[in-house]
Amino acid sequence: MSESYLNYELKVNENEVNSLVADVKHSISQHRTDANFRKCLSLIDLTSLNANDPIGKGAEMGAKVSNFSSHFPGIQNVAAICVYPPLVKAVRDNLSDKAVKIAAVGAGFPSSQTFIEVKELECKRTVEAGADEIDIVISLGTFLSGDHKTVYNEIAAIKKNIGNAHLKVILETGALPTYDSIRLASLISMEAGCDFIKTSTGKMEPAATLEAAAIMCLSIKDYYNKHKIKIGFKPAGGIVTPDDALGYLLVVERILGDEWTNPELFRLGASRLANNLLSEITGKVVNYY
Ligand SMILES: O=C[C@H](O)COP(=O)(O)O
Repeated sequence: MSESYLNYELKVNENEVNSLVADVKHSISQHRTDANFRKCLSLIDLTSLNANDPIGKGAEMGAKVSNFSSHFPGIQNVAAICVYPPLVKAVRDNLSDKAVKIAAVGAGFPSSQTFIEVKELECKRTVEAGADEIDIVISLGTFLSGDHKTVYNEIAAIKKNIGNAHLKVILETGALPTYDSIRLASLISMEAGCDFIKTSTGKMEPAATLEAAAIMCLSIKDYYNKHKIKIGFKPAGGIVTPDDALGYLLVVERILGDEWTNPELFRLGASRLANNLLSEITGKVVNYY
């Protein structure tokens, strides 16, 4: 295992994080613009991760995303659809907008409590079914017990196993007890070769927070300064209102800059946000997604 992630400052400057978050919260109201709401919509991973989602839900999501531009001309569509693995094929079969990616959760989502062989097989099969991106959760119990090597090795093995598909690694920051542990999990995930780091599964409280976002973005910045490789950021879980979305947009803009605020490098994982943004943009109540 490469131990190169240890060559970073591992201690988080808590005052820096807390004051940045306080400042962002204070300034959200000044950024409630049509352009920002449209940008947030275009960054969404439109998500449905219910245990009772039928295959037909995947078909419905694919069709709705494909028909979006005829209902909302001039508005940029969401970035991706995110579902459980069995729905991927139905999304693929019904998605005609090729600019929209298909993401699926994998590797024993949301607990990650299964064997590495099972995780690898699930991710591989999901890519074969048509997924462009796989969202996995770190082995939380393993991480918290201090076995960072196994966490790193699992991420590296899964990345190797999914070919050209992008790998998003969920830290489940609500289960991580300190700012420093969020930073360490971020650095391990990036050093292991992931393409994005993601805050939360949406299945645990607390889900995404602006503090976790700031710590993760500062870690992405440090990783970039070291390797000149841009890793993406995806807050997810509990992002519901346009103001919630703006908070994350502002954190990314302030720490990583405008060059990160595009779908290649920034996503908002959300099951309930899209209609609220569409309502702001159109000025009427929208119940499309
Ligand atoms: O990965 C995305 C999350 O599961 C979405 O969480 P949410 O349902 O709270 O928006």
